[in-house]
Amino acid sequence: MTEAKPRGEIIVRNVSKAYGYGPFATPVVEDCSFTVEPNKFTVMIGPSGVGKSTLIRLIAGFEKPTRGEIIASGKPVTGPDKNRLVVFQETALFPWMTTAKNVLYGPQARGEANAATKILADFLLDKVGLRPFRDRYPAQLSGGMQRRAELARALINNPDVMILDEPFRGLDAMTKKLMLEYFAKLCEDEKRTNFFVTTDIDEAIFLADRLIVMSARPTKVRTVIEVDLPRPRDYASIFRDDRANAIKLEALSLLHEEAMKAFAGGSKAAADFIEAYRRRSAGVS
Ligand SMILES: Nc1ncnc2c1ncn2[C@@H]1O[C@H](COP(=O)(O)OP(=O)(O)OP(=O)(O)O)[C@@H](O)[C@H]1O
Repeated sequence: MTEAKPRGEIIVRNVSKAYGYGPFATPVVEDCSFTVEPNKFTVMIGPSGVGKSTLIRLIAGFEKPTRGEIIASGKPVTGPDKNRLVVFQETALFPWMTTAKNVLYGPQARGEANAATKILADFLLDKVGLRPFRDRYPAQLSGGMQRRAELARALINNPDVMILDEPFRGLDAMTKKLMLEYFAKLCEDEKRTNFFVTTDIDEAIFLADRLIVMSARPTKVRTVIEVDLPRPRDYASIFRDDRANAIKLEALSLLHEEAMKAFAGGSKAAADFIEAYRRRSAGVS
């Protein structure tokens, strides 16, 4: 009897990644282990520049770890796969293709486009509110519309896991709030495994079932917090809840420590500044 594969589960086991060789090697990820549980929304949060996008590239199979292994849906990751799709912070829509053609790109490139995928593309365009814009080009769409088109372009491939690297970074505050509410609703309907990376704590808590807080570079897991808040969630009122505030406080205090370490980055002057700052905040003269 064959064992059922845990569709969408990702196991990152003792993974390290360094760039460069020998004495010039820069460790970015070090002995990092965590699990992305199937059908849950996992958010990774950490200070800027610690190595979150590096971990995404490793999980997506664009790069190989220096040490350790990554298992996705029961199989070792050896390269990119349509079951692990990444939506990046920068738009990756092809500017010369219409919205509908962009959405159909995956099936088309694999030679799988047919009448059924065209119907699915229109269904997804409807779902992300872009049906009236199906024949427009990316430059004719707003930033929020472009992100929705990218979501549809990923979803048409029905991936086991959606990997999202700060997909709403750079959007204005109002569009970001609307996108977050829209995306949360989409995910509640879909029940898929999502792995989402951000530096924004409010966004993280609003979306997450589990929050993975990362350390300074070379990064590893600092802690995992279960975000056991009821759904559906309301972005405007989520922090009226005591539990949401307790999670935010816990995560922020760890992130603050890690950001300070990342900021010091080996510099004696920066480390002295941080120590003085810490003593002043703690009321030590
Ligand atoms: N191909 C590469 N070669 C050398 N160094 C790299 C390479 N890719 C990333 N780095 C370095 O690894 C570190 C981590 O980068 P990474 O983009 O993974 O961080 P991040 O946490 O995603 O940052 P941000 O939140 O700002 O996007 C950075 O110092 C970066 O300069």
